[in-house]
Amino acid sequence: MKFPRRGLYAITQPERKTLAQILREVEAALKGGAVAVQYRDKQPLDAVGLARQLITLCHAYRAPLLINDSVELALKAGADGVHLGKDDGDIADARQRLGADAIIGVSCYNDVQKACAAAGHGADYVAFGRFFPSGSKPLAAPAEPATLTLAKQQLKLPIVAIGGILPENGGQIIAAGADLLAVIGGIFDREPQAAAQAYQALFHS
Ligand SMILES: Cc1ncc(COP(=O)(O)OP(=O)(O)O)c(N)n1
Ligand SMILES: Cc1ncsc1CCOP(=O)(O)O
Ligand SMILES: [Mg+2]
Repeated sequence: MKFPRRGLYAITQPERKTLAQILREVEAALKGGAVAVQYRDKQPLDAVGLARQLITLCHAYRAPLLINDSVELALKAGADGVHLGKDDGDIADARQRLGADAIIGVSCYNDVQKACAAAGHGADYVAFGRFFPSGSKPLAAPAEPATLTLAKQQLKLPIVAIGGILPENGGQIIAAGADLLAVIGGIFDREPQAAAQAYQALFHS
């Protein structure tokens, strides 16, 4: 499955939730229009089991399911791809292990040069952020909207923005150059279907 060119990219918030609750919330986000999902879980109990259920669910909505941090888990679960940050291994190794069709996303923080290098090494999307203070990752370093504008001028890949993005502030991030908004709290701290619809509306206004 290909990574979408535009739209809402939902990232799971599994902390203190049952499996059924996680699946219910992710399905609500998909119903609301999320076009891609990332399974991000820093304290997994049954990561392979949950990842496999998320894949089945996402595919029913024609959305790809990516795994955060772990090529190993992406392989075991049969996910559509992986998201790699600065501590999560290199693109060439992920590509070699996951294959030509896998989606590989790369965190570039506030660094367009890093994004150009990632594109050269075969990344399928690049991600910048955080753009606003994030309750989900309070220590994430700040990034500037101007970085999105520069990246948009220099790169053909989908540009993802992350960090504290809400329906109320997402419009300015799209206007700056983001193709996709990656979101945890703005979806899962709210009613996920209505929240996802509110983000989707930003892409059509
Ligand atoms: C779409 C997207 N963008 C950025 C990140 C952050 O990745 P990373 O810097 O590796 O931080 P953790 O998510 O692993 O805490 C992401 N996960 N997804
Ligand atoms: C994983 C990550 N990387 C930078 S900010 C962030 C968390 C995004 O979550 P939220 O949408 O709740 O701010
Ligand atoms: Mg990571």
